[in-house]
Amino acid sequence: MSSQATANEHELAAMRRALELAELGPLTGGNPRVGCVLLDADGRTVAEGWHRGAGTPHAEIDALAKVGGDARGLTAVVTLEPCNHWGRTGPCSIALIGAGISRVVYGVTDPGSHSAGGGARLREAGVEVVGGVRAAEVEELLECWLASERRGRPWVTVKWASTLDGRAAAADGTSRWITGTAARQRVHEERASNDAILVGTGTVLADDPSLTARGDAGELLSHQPVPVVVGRRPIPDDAALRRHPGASSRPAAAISRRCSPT
Ligand SMILES: Nc1nc(O)c(N)c(N[C@@H]2O[C@H](COP(=O)(O)O)[C@@H](O)[C@H]2O)n1
Repeated sequence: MSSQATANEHELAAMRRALELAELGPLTGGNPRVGCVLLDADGRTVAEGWHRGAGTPHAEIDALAKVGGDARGLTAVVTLEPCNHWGRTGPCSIALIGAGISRVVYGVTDPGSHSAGGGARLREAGVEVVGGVRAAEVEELLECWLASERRGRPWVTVKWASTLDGRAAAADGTSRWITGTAARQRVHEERASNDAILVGTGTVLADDPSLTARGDAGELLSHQPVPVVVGRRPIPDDAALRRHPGASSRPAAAISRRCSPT
């Protein structure tokens, strides 16, 4: 892989912009947030694109669409190595080759076992490829997705509330709010930026949590994590969890088999 030194000043600036575009994408849904900028031979931006989530066109395809698929002689600057597989959409490597892109500058190598190899395919087709550009910034942006892909498991955030001496409730089991409004709001932002939220049956029975992501005024936020309950004890019919919007749309994933809703 070539180093950052081989990207020119226009490409470095375009990668900065591609990072901004990537940030427009959703944090949830399993796909990475990716941005792409197409440059002409003078380093001027011709088109921009970004990925809007699983099942929608990748950033490169979004940018190519804006030049009508004719990108002869252009450089594609993209935060993630162009994919090389058929997933929910087609391989970006082939689309870039077909559109006539002459150079690809990317940030981080795609770690996916099926999707990797776009850089090599582009080189084989005679496209100049430079990888590793602003890689540290892309690594930071995609920390959760990259870790998940590399480790083969979901990114997990552990959250709990306790007093400084490690207590979660009074000795007799009664509990009061330990955290303030700022911390609680942060929790809801976290819920809204994750695909799933997991608790045990003990928590469901003791606290009757709703597990929804809510705003300051208690309103439901636009993205709701799928609630997952681990355990063998049945979930009461009137549990707040049963009214969770994520549970009603995807009940099989929401509640464990023995506790499935009736
Ligand atoms: N290079 C690139 N640009 C994008 O905009 C992307 N979303 C990706 N994603 C890679 O492709 C996989 C998803 O493929 P489908 O959306 O199912 O076709 C994802 O796991 C990444 O490896 N890459």
